[in-house]
Amino acid sequence: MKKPAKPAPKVTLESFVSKMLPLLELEKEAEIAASTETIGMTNPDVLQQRGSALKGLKCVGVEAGLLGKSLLLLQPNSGELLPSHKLSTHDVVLLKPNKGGSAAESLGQGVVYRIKDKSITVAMDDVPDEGVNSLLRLEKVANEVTYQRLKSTLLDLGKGVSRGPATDLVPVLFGEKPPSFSKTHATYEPYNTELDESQVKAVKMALSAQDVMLLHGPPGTGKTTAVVEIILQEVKRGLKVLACASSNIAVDNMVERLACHKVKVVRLGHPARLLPQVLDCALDAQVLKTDNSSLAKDIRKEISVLNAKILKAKDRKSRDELRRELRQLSKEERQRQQKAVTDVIQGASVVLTTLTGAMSAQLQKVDFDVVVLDEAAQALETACWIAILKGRRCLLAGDHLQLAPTVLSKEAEKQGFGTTLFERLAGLYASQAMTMLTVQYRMHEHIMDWSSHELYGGKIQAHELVASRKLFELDGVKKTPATEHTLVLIDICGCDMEESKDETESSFNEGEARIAITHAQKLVESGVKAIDIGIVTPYAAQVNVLRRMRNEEQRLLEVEISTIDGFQGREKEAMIISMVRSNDKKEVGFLSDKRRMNVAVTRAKRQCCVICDSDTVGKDPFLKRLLDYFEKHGEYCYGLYYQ
Ligand SMILES: Nc1ncnc2c1ncn2[C@@H]1O[C@H](COP(=O)(O)OP(=O)(O)OP(=O)(O)O)[C@@H](O)[C@H]1O
Repeated sequence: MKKPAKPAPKVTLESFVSKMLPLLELEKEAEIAASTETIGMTNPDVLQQRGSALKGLKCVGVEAGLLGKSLLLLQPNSGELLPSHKLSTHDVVLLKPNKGGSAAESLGQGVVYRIKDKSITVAMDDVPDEGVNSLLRLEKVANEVTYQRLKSTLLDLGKGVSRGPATDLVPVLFGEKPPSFSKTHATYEPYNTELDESQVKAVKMALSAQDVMLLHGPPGTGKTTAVVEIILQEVKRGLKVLACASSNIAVDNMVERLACHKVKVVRLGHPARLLPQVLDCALDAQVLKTDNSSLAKDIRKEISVLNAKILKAKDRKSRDELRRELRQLSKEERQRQQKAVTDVIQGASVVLTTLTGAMSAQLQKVDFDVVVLDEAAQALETACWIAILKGRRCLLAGDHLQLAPTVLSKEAEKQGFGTTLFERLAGLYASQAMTMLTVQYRMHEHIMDWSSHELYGGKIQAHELVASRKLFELDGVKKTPATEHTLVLIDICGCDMEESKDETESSFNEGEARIAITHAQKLVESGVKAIDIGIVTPYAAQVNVLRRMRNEEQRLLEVEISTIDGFQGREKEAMIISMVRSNDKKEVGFLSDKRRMNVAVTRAKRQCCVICDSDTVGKDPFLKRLLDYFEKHGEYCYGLYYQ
């Protein structure tokens, strides 16, 4: 078996903190440079070209938002598609009048709630009093709070952790003390009786871990399923759990699966960022139901009455008197609110939030028995510490053989800012504290086998329910040349379809994009639903080309198109991968990153179609093996005749 990770160089707590503090600054600068906070230096047109602003929008509707928020639906005034941009859901944005330079005063701040081709929805606390009826623009802002939180976590860690719940855990995580497991083998009565052997082993190991345990979950192996069982078992033992992930969607995924059990779950976070189905578990929703919260509401009514009285009061003495009363009431209102929040959090068995959310004031004085980090191999190590310092034990679940977190600063990346705690610990403790899930529930075995042998030492097996599922066995799908094969390789070598570069130096390949769209059309004609098809590519410019072509075809509008990085964690019945690179120099760029191709191929459940120039791509030994595998086990088609 290949080594699961490169042996990590010895990292001490001191060396980690002193190395990461300056790298954090570099990353923050890179994010600010990429956003609009270089106010006065960058005009809105340049920002739009860079993808961090959207101009010429009109507000076409306001929906009553979640938990008191307002959702503003914005569309291009032109009625056309949104121009290509780099905004994504959960980004913090400023709403500004369309006219005026970068320094134009904002109408308010919001969070991107939903993005479609022709509209963007922003959640705000209130609809701005003025200006929303004129033309508007949105500007992305760097999330300063995140950096402040990361920095203060590093400083806390640097001060030493002689007190606090994680005192005994920290030395283990820096390799000063080995991880330990209780001798008595954990026995437990499962909530989920369907767990496979490797999942059961992982649950037992987690329950007997005294400090840290790593759960290695290759694609589709039911990592979150095992994590949820572990959380439920810990709660049954009377322990309090903090469960985090770096993305909101992964946190909500855990909330959803826990909510159907009788456990007290509370989800922290901005309501605009939560899935509607988990809103009942949201802190705000639960606080509103408490007695203290209704008392606070009554007090707010009294405050309004007092404010009105102050305005009408004739003499200074009575005004002062009323103000004193007002101060007293405001204090009481605050205390009641805080008490309501504290009560909900104290009463919960499982608190769930994103990693940065774990640093919120609401959790400042709360300790946990266990901290569970899902998607841990996609989180910055610094971010993991935010949560870890709050608990006595930790469980990290992830897969360091899929993509690591994105680091914007090239220099910070080079110096190791993106190395994850999961990867570092896998290097330290693979044989002592890590277990791998080995049954996968997503892919046909031909799709899985390449990944299993190339990255996981051939240890993964496809569950019998999925091992031989074909695309044409789906309801309503006919067996045609397009649907009959599990693996398809469409080769554009010699087809005169060279790659090009856009103004941001991102690569695209119109010829490949046309073939990808043609294959999607053939699938739809054979009865595959557009929503069951995904197209991924490593390059943002190719995403734009593909989306433009897709939008010309009504039947394909629901085909999802994304970068590979943006599709991690997702799955589709049929996936099409456009590799783009086709050049005389045989350059493959970041295609050669094994982890990226691993993610791309393993999104597919029943069919994986790769489109590439075998002459360029095949120069890389790793990619050559991938092409050989597809040729041997799948259908080879020549691009020129693929129409
Ligand atoms: N023991 C099991 N028996 C049957 N189905 C299972 C089992 N474990 C997981 N699954 C199914 O496999 C799918 C993937 O599970 P889950 O979401 O837990 O995986 P994951 O490893 O977290 O996914 P990802 O690869 O996206 O990280 C789900 O549909 C889940 O219901």
